[in-house]
Amino acid sequence: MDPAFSFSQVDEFPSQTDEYTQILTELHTEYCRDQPLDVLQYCANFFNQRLQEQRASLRQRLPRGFEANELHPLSGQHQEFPGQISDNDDDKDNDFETLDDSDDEERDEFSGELIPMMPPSYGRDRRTSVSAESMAPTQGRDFVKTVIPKSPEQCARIRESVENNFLFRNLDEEQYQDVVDAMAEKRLPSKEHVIEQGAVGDYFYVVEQGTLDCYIAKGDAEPVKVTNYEAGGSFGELALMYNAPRAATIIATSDVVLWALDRVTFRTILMENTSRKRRMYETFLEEIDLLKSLESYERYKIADALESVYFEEGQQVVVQGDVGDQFYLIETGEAVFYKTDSQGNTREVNRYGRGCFFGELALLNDSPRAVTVVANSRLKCATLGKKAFTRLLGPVLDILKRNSENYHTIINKQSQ
Ligand SMILES: Nc1ncnc2c1ncn2[C@@H]1O[C@@H]2COP(=O)(O)O[C@H]2[C@H]1O
Repeated sequence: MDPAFSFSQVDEFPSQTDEYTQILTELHTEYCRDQPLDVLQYCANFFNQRLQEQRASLRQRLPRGFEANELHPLSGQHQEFPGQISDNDDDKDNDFETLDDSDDEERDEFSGELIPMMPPSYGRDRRTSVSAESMAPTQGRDFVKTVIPKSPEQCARIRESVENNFLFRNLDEEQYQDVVDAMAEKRLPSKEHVIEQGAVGDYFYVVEQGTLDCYIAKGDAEPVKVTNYEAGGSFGELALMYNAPRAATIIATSDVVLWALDRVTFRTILMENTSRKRRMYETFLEEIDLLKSLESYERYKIADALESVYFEEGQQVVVQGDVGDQFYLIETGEAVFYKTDSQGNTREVNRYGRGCFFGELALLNDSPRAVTVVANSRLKCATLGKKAFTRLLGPVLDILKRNSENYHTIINKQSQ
C-alpha cells in the first residue's frame, strides 16, 4: 500500500468505498456460513475468485472476435470454433418459440468504453482452472423473463424430470418457477443430433424421457463415446457457462422428450450456483488419489452432487451396524475409526485426514456400517448420496472394491 495512504482518504472515493464495503460484507457472510478452519487461505481464495470472475467478466464484454477460448475448463480438449454452426440448426425454428438473444444484446452494448485489459501474459503458462473460467452470471436486473405457457401436466413432468438433478437443488420458489416458465418442450426422434461439437451453445437440456449418447472427437480420430444420459440427466451447460463452442456431440439413442432452457435463463438462475460448486471442490477433488484417473468433466459432475457437512469433535459420523446411505470425503479435520467385535470390545482401527474417504463399504455391498467413525476434531466432509455415488464413481468402483478388500484384511488382522 502507498505509505502516504490513510483511511480518511477513502471518503474521497465514495464509489470505491461502497464496492469495498460490499465485498467485505460478502466475504463476512460467506465466512460465517462456511466457518473455515484456515481463515487466511479462505480469504485469499475468496479474493482470488472474485478477481478471476471480474477478469472473466471483462473479457466477456470484449467485442465479438476477442473472445478468449482459453477460459473454458476443458479448453485443452477443443481449441477451435469450426464454422460456428448452431446446434441442431435445421429444426430450431420449428421446435422452439422465438427467443430474444438478449446475450447478443449484451455484447452489442459494448460501446468502446475503456475496459482494463489483462496483461498479455495473463493466463499463459497457467493450468487452466474452473476458477479462472467461470463467467459473471447475467445480471438479475437485465433479466427479461421468458415465459412459455404450459399446462399443469407439463409442469408436473418438468418437476419430475428435475427433482433429482443437482443443478436444480438450491433454487428458491421464484427461481424454480422462472426456470419452469422458460423451459421449452422438445420431442426428437432417435438418432437426432441434439448438440453438435463445435457449435454455438444456445440451450441447456434436461432429459424427461429416452436415452442419449455423448461423443467427443479429438483431431481426426473417431469420436469416442464418453457418457450417456437417461431421464433426469442434463447436458449442454458448458458452452453457456463459458461462452465456448460445444464440447461434445449428443445424439438421441431413442425417441426423446427434452426440456430446453435458454442461455439467458440458464446463466441468470442456474449458472452461479453450478460454477460456485465446481470451483469450490475443484482443487480438493484433484488432490484425491482415488479420483485422479477421472477426466476433469467427471470431477465436475461429482462436484455438482457434493454437499459439505460439519461434525463437532467427538461427534459420531457413522455408527457400526447402521444402514448407510452416504459416502464421505474428508475435506478438513481428522476422523477416527472404531470397530466393536462380537465380544463387545471396541478398538481403534484407523484414523484418516484430508483427502481420505469412508462410507463406501455399506454402499458397495448393501451391508450395515462396518465401523463407527468419530470426528477427532472439527470435521468437514463432502458427501455423496448412494445413487450419485454409484453413478458418478462408476469408473473407480473397481478401485474402491479392491481397496475395501484390503482394509477388510487390515481390520480382520487387527482384531485377531
Ligand atoms: N467429457 C465431457 N467433456 C465435455 N462435455 C461433456 C463431457 N461429457 C458430457 N459432456 C456434456 O456435453 C455437452 C456438450 O455441450 P456443452 O459443451 O455445452 O456441455 C457439454 C456437457 O454438458
